[in-house]
Amino acid sequence: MTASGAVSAGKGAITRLARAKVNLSLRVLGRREDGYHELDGLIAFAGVGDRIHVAPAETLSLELSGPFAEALREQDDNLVLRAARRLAAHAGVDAGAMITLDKQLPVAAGLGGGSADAAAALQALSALWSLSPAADELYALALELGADVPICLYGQAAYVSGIGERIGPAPHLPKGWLVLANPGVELSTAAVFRARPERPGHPAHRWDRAPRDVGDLARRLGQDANDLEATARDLAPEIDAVLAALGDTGGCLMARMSGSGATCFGLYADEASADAAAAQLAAAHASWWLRSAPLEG
Ligand SMILES: C[C@](O)(CO)[C@H](O)COP(=O)(O)OP(=O)(O)OC[C@H]1O[C@@H](n2ccc(N)nc2=O)[C@H](O)[C@@H]1O
Ligand SMILES: Nc1ncnc2c1ncn2[C@@H]1O[C@H](COP(=O)(O)OP(=O)(O)OP(=O)(O)O)[C@@H](O)[C@H]1O
Repeated sequence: MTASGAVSAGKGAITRLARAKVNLSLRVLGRREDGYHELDGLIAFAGVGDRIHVAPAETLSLELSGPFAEALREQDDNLVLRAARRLAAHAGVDAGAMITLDKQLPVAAGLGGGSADAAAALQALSALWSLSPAADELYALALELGADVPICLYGQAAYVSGIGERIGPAPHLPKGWLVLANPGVELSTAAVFRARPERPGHPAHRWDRAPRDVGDLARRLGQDANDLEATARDLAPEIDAVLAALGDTGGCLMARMSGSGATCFGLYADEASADAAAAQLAAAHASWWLRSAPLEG
């Protein structure tokens, strides 16, 4: 598997892993005239995600499977189909594809699942249809589909600014493990931004040297925050319990909400601590979605 999540290709079919993005920090600097917000922060990925499979076909179709397929009611609106149609129109091709989406990530959860799916679909279909869009063309298509789609296309840890479209290199991240925890509450990104009192914020810290280990990473992330967390906690008080429970697990170096929530992450030094934490949380909170996964740059 490559860093950006390509898994396999065989007989013309392609499968890609659409990994969860994790906002290690997220600052909101202000609101633009068009209603979008200027953001700044560090994004990384977790080694867990949805799976997109594309195979040759006469027409375009999408089949959903997996634990969160039911949460995606409006099939025609699915970001995967929107990405496919947009790419075909841009390239001027009338090609079809049988797409299957194994929806493993919770929906409207702050993990950018839809954005990751859209980015993976752009990449997989470009290969299936033998298109070679220039990087800047693919980036522009991605941005039309959502503010987080370009970073999912990039697929590596990065500082992200603007409305999410400006991607800058991040220092090398140390090895570490995440526990992702979602209390089963969908939170609309637009609703969180709407409810947040407007106040000017300041950018995330930039580091001149890479963190020397995951403990150092956690300490440095402690200088920043997720500026959407307080509002999301007001809208979904379950987030308080998730953050408290993560913080109480053995070996948790820090706990924070990702994106507009409600998923939170705990950071751990090794796989054994993260697995033990996820098991402890699962025993106490049967209804939560929980995953232990490597932190990936
Ligand atoms: C907040 C983040 O999760 C941080 O990674 C993302 O920027 C959200 O990215 P996304 O889900 O791809 O966002 P979009 O689908 O483009 O926008 C959903 C809604 O969120 C709000 N939105 C989104 C991004 C942004 N920079 N400012 C905003 O105000 C807007 O109301 C927009 O209508
Ligand atoms: N393939 C898809 N996967 C998830 N959501 C999708 C998809 N296609 C369309 N959507 C719609 O997009 C909305 C946002 O879903 P998503 O799971 O990407 O949110 P999120 O994890 O909060 O993302 P972000 O962190 O970027 O705000 C949902 O309301 C959902 O109905």
